[in-house]
Amino acid sequence: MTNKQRNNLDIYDDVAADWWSDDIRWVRTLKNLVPARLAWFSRHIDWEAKAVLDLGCAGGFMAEALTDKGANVTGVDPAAQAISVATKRAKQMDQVIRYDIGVGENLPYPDDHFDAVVCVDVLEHVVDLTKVLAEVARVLKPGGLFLYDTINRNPIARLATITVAEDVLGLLPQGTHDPKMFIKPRELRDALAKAGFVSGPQTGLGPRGINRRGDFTFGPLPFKTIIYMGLASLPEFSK
Ligand SMILES: C[S@@+](CC[C@H](N)C(=O)[O-])C[C@H]1O[C@@H](n2cnc3c(N)ncnc32)[C@H](O)[C@@H]1O
Repeated sequence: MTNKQRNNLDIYDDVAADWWSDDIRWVRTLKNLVPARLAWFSRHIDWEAKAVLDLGCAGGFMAEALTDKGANVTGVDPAAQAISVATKRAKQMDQVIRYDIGVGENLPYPDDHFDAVVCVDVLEHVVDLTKVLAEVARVLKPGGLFLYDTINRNPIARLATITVAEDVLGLLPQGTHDPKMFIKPRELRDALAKAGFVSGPQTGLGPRGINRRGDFTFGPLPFKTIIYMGLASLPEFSK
């Protein structure tokens, strides 16, 4: 599958019906990234009974995993078909997850609503990062936590995620990423500070092994050259 216009978000709707089927390798890759992210995020937050927004949730991989950890999860994504599939899946699995269609730049939630916002593999796709971070700060309660991962911007990240993953190995549909939208860790920390956050640790994330199906499994890495994850918090008395 190719994505003729770079960063065209229709690809998520196009594969929505197969999101949970395990038939599409790049969708399985997103699923395989969940345990490593969740393990690292969970070092910094106890999810039990927390109100958590999964921003850019697509078909709900992270939302479901967060629910299994005891969080009260809401998922939001502009891809309507993906949200429809996520909603059906939650019903099938007897999970209480609220899913909404919406964009990060204009979140359909009141101020001070969530304890945490999780945003994985999304920031490098959004049209207006500054607006998204302002919206995340708005919907978080004072002291709330923002947990993210995204892709670094440099020649090695471009080579790994576009030349190798998209063009050579076909691990991602061609055109999934626009390398200009990748974000350097320092830029993200600066943008978070402008939105009122105090940045916490960041760490690398990448392949650590291969499973029986021949897909990559993932874990934290000591370098942030390609994918990195991190967290930031709002001060307790910020609002
Ligand atoms: C690579 S997928 C990641 C999906 C999911 N977070 C996961 O890891 O399984 C990127 C997602 O970001 C969503 N997205 C893109 N732009 C967005 C925006 N401005 N606001 C919210 N979500 C957005 C897309 O619709 C898509 O579902």
